[in-house]
Parts: sequence; C-alpha cells; structure tokens
Amino acid sequence: MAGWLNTPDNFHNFRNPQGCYVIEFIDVHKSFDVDGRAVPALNGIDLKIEAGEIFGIIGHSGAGKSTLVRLINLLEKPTSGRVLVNGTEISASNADQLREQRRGIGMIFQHFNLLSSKTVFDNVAFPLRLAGTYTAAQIKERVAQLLARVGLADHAGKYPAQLSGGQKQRVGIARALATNPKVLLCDEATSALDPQTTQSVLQLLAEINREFNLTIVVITHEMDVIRRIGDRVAVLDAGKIVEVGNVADVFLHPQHITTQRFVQEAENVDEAEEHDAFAHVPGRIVRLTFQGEQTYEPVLGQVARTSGIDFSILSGRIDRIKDTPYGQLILSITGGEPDTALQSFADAGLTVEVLRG
Ligand SMILES: Nc1ncnc2c1ncn2[C@@H]1O[C@H](COP(=O)(O)OP(=O)(O)OP(=O)(O)O)[C@@H](O)[C@H]1O
Repeated sequence: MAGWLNTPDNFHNFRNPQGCYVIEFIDVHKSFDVDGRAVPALNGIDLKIEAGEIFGIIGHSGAGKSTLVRLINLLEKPTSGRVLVNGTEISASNADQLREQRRGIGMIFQHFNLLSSKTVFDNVAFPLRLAGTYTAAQIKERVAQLLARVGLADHAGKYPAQLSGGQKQRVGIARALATNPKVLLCDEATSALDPQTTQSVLQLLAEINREFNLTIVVITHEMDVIRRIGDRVAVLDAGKIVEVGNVADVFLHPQHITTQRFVQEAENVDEAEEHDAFAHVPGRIVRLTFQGEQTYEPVLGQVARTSGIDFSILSGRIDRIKDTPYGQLILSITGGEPDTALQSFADAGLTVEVLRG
C-alpha cells in the first residue's frame, strides 16, 4: 500500500511554499476572558518550527505550553498575531479547511486518551473511520501496518486496561499516525511513564521522525526528554519565549535563569551545594565542556604536560545530547602556567568557564 506513509518525497508538498517552516508564530498574543477580565497566557510569541525537526517546548506549569499547542492544533485562535501551519494562516481558514488541516496534525497525550471500551485495533482505526474515506479492507491493512510499526502486532484484540503504560502510549502513537499527519504534537507524552519506558517511547519517536520526516513538537517540563531526542528547544516562561536554540547549545550553555534551573534539575546539580563543597579546594576552578569526538580525546593529560599544571577533577559527567556525546568536568588547577593551560583547552575546541579565578 505505497503512499500510506509519509515519505521525504511527498512530504515536500506540505512545506511552506515561502520556506521550510511547518509552523510559524508571528507576534502571537493569547489571553482568556475570565469574568470579563483578560488573563494573558501568551505574550508576543515569535517561533519558527522547521520541517522534519524535533522541536522541544519546555516550561513550568502555567507557562503557556498547552495554550501554545492548542494554537498549533487549531483548537484556539490567537487574540492577536498570526499562526501559520503548513503556510496557511489558521484564523483565515473556513470550517472545511480547518478539518483538512487538523487531519495533518496528530497528537499524543500524557494520559493516552484511549477509548477504554474499544480494542487496540478499533482505537487505531477510529480516526480512519471518522475520515469516512477508507474501505474496511484499507483500514484493516493500515491498522495492521501501524501496529506492527509500534511493536504491538500481537495486541490488536486487547483492551487498553490490558496494556502497560508504554503499550498504551504506543497505541496513542499508532492512532496519531493513522491519517498520515505531517506534524505530531506530544503533550507531556512520557510524563506518566517510568524511566525505562520513557526511553523506549522516546526512541520510537526519534525513529518515526527520521523514517517519515515527521515534524515533532514535544511539550514537556523535563529537560531530559528534550536532551534525548530534541533538535531545537524553546524555553517558555510566563507566556514568553526566554531562550531558543539548538539543544546542545541551550543545554550546555543555558543563558536564562529559567533554562539554567531546568538544566540543573536534569543533571541533578545543586549549584549552591556545589559552590560550598568547592570553597576549601585550592587553585582556580574551571568548567570544561567537551562535545562530539573531542569527548574521548586525551586533551587533559596533554595540556597538563605542556603547561605544567596539576589538576583534580571535582565533578564530571559524560552523556549524550541526542546522538552527540558530551562531557563536562569541573577541575581545580594548581601550579604551572594556568593561563597557558586555559588557552590550550580553548585552542583544542573545549568551552572553558572560569568558576573561580
Ligand atoms: N481556558 C482558559 N481560561 C482561562 N485561563 C486559561 C485557560 N487556559 C489557560 N489559561 C491560563 O493561561 C495560563 C497558561 O496556561 P497553560 O495551560 O497554557 O500552561 P501550561 O504551561 O500548559 O501549564 P500546565 O503544564 O500546568 O498544563 C495560565 O495562567 C492558565 O491559568
């Protein structure tokens, strides 16, 4: 059944003809009327989400994430400003156009939102039946194909109550993909799952992103989710985007205080505690950040030898941001020529931050 799944070729037809942005917010404000008073939820959002990327939106409760996502899936209209999805401004769409546009946007939820009285098969078939344009044989084939893709081929006859959380979310993903959307919105999709199940669901999302060139928008309050699969991230705080960039840049060098706190939470670091712990350590204290292949290179030893410094490692971690390894070390440096050492680290491509001079 060729043509059922997104392919890079047919995907291009859905790109914004003016560029490659699937979703675009232009100075968007949204407020809600509460007892005759306008309560602002979003204040001047400018955002461009590119075709085929995994874009994370992180924020605390009340920051405006759900409102932002409801503007993307066309459930809300902006109070002012423009939201474009696949190049079309939603507030200018009529009812038929809206229905057609909504079919191009899939969504998965924190609590899965499956129909408990229907089998796995019927849950996934639901949007296809709703569309009213597929034969029973086409629906059967499509659902089988989707269930196989999410690893649930043997569970078609089960009911949601008979599934684990991870399996329920896989059904949610299969259902969201049924009508072949170009955009998948994930609203806290792994927040109800244990760490191991979270990992496998995130892996599945990363795979379908690559296979179908699907644009995925991930709404979360956990930086770790974005670190694992995100390409770019926007940090939302009190209805405003306070930081946006590539995940590696934002994660390793967070600028805004809200971003810094999210990163510290993800790394389980208490900066005040760390600062106290280093108070009695002699020498300069520096943080070195390695990215990519340099993570595994013997830079520390080489620089120590050439500059004559001694160093102790006060804390350190090696991990991955999506597919790229990175390392962060906090060192105390004594003796030798510390300025030469810091320059040599920078020359080797490491990011050097002096925490105490
Ligand atoms: N329908 C509504 N009517 C009135 N106020 C609303 C409505 N929806 C959202 N708000 C307000 O808008 C602000 C942003 O809410 P929103 O639900 O978008 O935040 P959020 O980041 O998704 O939070 P959470 O993670 O808790 O869902 C909040 O102050 C909220 O009270």
